[in-house]
Amino acid sequence: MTDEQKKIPVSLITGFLGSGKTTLLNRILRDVRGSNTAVIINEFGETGIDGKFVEETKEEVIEINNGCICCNVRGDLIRILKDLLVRAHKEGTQLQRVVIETTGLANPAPVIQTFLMDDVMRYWFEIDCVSTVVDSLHIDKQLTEHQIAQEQIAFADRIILNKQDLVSQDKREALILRMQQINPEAEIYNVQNSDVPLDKLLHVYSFSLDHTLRIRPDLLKQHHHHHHDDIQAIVLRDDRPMDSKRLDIWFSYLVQVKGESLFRYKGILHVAGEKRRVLFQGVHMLFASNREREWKQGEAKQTELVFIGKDLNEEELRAGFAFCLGEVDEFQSKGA
Ligand SMILES: Nc1nc2c(ncn2[C@@H]2O[C@H](COP(=O)(O)OP(=O)(O)OP(=O)(O)O)[C@@H](O)[C@H]2O)c(=O)[nH]1
Repeated sequence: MTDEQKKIPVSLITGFLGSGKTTLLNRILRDVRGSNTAVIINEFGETGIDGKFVEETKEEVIEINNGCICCNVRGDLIRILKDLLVRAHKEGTQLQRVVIETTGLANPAPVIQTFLMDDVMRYWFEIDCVSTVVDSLHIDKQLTEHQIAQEQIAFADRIILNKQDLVSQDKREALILRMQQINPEAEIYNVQNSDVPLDKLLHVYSFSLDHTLRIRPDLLKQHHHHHHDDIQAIVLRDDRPMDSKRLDIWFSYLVQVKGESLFRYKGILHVAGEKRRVLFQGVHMLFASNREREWKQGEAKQTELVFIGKDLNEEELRAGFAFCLGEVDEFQSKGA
């Protein structure tokens, strides 16, 4: 690297499950179009569903699945970034930016640590901004039940209080105070659909090591591990078409009866008689589905769903899936 060349800026997007990280990533991708940005998405479950929710882009999108970026896949992150550097060098191009979307259960500290402790990473990359997206409707419950939600806010230099449409003005004001209690230094944005002015997030170089070291004085000394509070991810897949009426019955049961324990669920559906892919996703009891693009020629039509939550009843989820495939006529289990 010559003196004139700047380090490659890294934008870290974090925030609890379903808060609006991918929505923000899509905004950034629309903005940086064609500027040689690499996007790294990390998913909790053994699935590539998140990548399917990212809008089609010419930028490079790399998925790190089946593990949490802050635990066992940190090595993958370093390897991917080194590969990107080598490739850009061979092609005579310059990587302009890296955007990393962590899983909703990741602690940002070890990801930050990766860029500070590995010599090659430190030489080539610089953290530009750590943005934490917050689901204004669910954050109180998340903060009470998950230490990780607290950590994500504490490490931010930008807190994006998203989903303002779902809360009252009083609640908005209370949330700002709550955020300031956890992290008095971050800038806070009240938005809907993660619509933050991007000049507040990109090229701002707001990441402060001093701030981070105040929260985690041992950040540069040791490797951190954390547990995911028994949160599990269950992935279901099948090539056969699903019955749309049965899907309606199953989903309304899941949302109304199981919504509390379902932190996040999403997927692509291959529905009988439907030319298009159907995307569905939800956070607890808020659920949405929409018909997306048509299946491409030669593309394998497949349903793939991921459910992330606590105390999930896998047997019952599998029975519901089998019900929609027409294998069984009942899916509800007694009890939990
Ligand atoms: N009502 C409302 N819904 C929103 C808003 N922003 C995002 N959503 C919806 O919230 C859901 C989750 O958004 P994502 O951007 O996928 O969230 P995420 O943080 O990437 O989720 P995971 O990483 O999968 O946990 C989607 O259905 C979005 O359409 C908002 O401001 N208001």
